[in-house]
Amino acid sequence: MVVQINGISKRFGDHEVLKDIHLDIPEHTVFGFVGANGSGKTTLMKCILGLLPLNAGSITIAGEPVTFGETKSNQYVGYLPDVPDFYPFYNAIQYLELCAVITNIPQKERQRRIAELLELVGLASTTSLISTYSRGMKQRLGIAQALLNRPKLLICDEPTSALDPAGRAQILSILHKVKEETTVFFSTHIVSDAEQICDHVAMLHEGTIIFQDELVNLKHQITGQFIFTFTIPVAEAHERLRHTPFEMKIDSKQLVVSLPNESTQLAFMQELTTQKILIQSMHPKTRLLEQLVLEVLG
Ligand SMILES: Nc1ncnc2c1ncn2[C@@H]1O[C@H](COP(=O)(O)OP(=O)(O)OP(=O)(O)O)[C@@H](O)[C@H]1O
Repeated sequence: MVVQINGISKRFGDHEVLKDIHLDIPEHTVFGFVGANGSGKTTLMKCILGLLPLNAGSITIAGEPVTFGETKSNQYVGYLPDVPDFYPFYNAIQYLELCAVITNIPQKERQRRIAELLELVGLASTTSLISTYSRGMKQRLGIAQALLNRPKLLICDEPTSALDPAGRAQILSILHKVKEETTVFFSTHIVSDAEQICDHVAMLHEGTIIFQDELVNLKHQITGQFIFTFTIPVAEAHERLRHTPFEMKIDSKQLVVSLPNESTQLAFMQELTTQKILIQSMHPKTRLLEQLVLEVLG
């Protein structure tokens, strides 16, 4: 595990923002930390960075304990704040060179590392000043900056929330790519963003983690719902099966059929054979993470 969070609590006065949080973040994964605005996501990230003292519990990063203040564990961490701030009168290369000097990246490595990072974030051919950048470009430069030192953990605070759909898609694709070289922990209130790229997801609600698991496990099967496409148009198949007892409906050119147990599944297959309807594809319907969140929150 790159990050181990063991029972941490954080209060501001009487307000307990984080309550007995446990999280393990495995290496080379994208871990999505989902929660509504004000649920405590930034507070947890600040705790991981040693920027806030804890009221209880402990955190380690790559085995190194996080302490409040100048924590040694930050040598393993790259951080992208929600609104990254740059010197606007530099271009990307000049800015990253400055960062590379400050973070003691050996001179012979600097040029190559900067070039590969600018390539990764899609800014290799941009020579304009940072002051002219869009929000999405600034986020991408922020990711490059955070990765300069080859951190074991990249923390991104709401990296997509201020962006348009194209900008969001670019950031998500970059975060997905960089898990080859690091581990990504990112917060978001946009559940579908987490769903697109995460291996693991945790949801924070009123200071408590209400679920956390691998995304594949969170996408439970909806009992007995199967989605079919056929070699004939779906409306024709639906018409030919109309007299049968099966509960079904057309949804986006597919037939969704309720087959809650093995005997109904077999009976439906037999009916298709009798009707000489050939299956093109068939798969169980899964529920989206968004539905799970709504169910959990009631
Ligand atoms: N330094 C502070 N002093 C007092 N209260 C604070 C402090 N920092 C955060 N809080 C409170 O803690 C709660 C969680 O805030 P936090 O910024 O962690 O939430 P968030 O999930 O990151 O929200 P957002 O998505 O809006 O950034 C809020 O009620 C906030 O007002």
